[in-house]
Amino acid sequence: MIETNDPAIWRNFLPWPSAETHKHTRGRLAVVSGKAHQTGAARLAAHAGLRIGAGVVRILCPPDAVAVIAPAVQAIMLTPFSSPEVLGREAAGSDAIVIGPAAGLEDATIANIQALALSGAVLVIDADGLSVFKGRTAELFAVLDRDDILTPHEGEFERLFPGLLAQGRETAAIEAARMAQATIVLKGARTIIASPDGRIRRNENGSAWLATAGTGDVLAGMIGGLAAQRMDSFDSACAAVWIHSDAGERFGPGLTSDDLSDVLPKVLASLWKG
Ligand SMILES: NC(=O)C1=CN([C@@H]2O[C@H](COP(=O)(O)OP(=O)(O)OC[C@H]3O[C@@H](n4cnc5c(N)ncnc54)[C@H](OP(=O)(O)O)[C@@H]3O)[C@@H](O)[C@H]2O)[C@@H](O)CC1
Ligand SMILES: Nc1ncnc2c1ncn2[C@@H]1O[C@H](COP(=O)(O)OP(=O)(O)O)[C@@H](O)[C@H]1O
Repeated sequence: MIETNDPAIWRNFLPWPSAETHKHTRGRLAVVSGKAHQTGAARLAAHAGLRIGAGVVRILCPPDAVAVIAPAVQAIMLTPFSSPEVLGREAAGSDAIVIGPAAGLEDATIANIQALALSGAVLVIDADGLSVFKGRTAELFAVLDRDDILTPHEGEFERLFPGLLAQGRETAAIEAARMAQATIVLKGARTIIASPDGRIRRNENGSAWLATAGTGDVLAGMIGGLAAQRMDSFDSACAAVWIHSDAGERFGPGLTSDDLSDVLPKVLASLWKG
């Protein structure tokens, strides 16, 4: 049975720091950047992951992207990688990893995801990280664990699961989660979140102000940031989707994806206090 994605369901599971917490115990998030001219999406995701509470956030990028990203980040760390093997090594120790935003539709993206899957971290796969598996979903499903999270919009969903949306968004999301054996976040005005164990929630606080480039990248970073703090993957996805919508609605007219993370403190404070 589908539930409304109400904060009452997951609010008590939101991760908050305590006196014993330090940045590494709070949670380590890695975000994989695209090429030098495609780094904005990773920066949006990384900033959102930091804002939602991951203690340490690192962008892993192709070597020639370092000079582009370094002047554009402060609290976010930066590590270059030159091959999937190096990426896998550098990502070891991460609690969660976001890959896909502006990653590129080349085989290298598939090799990078395969390398990251060996890390044991929760994978949040979005955008190109999904589209690149069009016609090759068996290769994607082969590397997924049950705590991994896929975040397709309908276009990306159709590329991975052709024809399934004809059954309706809810049935399609449940079936996709069963096939992938991972959490599916089917984005839209009313985002559906489906778990491989059959749980399904519909988000009802959607904000049309979110219909602007890069908001999906922010959402992927938020989900990764909560998962890095060891919140259950399905609850991380549900909480991030609701918080993302609330942030969009609070900002309102004129919202761009760059603004969203700066609204998060207000939304988080409302969930923390009362
Ligand atoms: N700051 C940055 O650097 C940003 C970088 N970004 C990065 O740029 C790259 C390319 O991004 P993109 O937008 O061209 O790819 P994508 O979304 O697959 O659209 C392709 C086609 O899919 C469809 N389609 C799209 N949405 C749909 C929907 N909701 N529901 C249904 N269909 C939908 C639509 O097809 P149409 O309807 O036009 O036939 C559309 O023309 C990618 O790597 C991304 O991560 C972006 O994240 C933005 C911020
Ligand atoms: N009309 C709308 N109403 C509510 N939410 C929307 C609407 N349009 C887009 N969104 C939300 O905005 C985000 C867009 O993500 P996505 O399509 O991946 O964009 P991008 O690839 O540019 O980051 C999703 O979280 C989606 O649910």
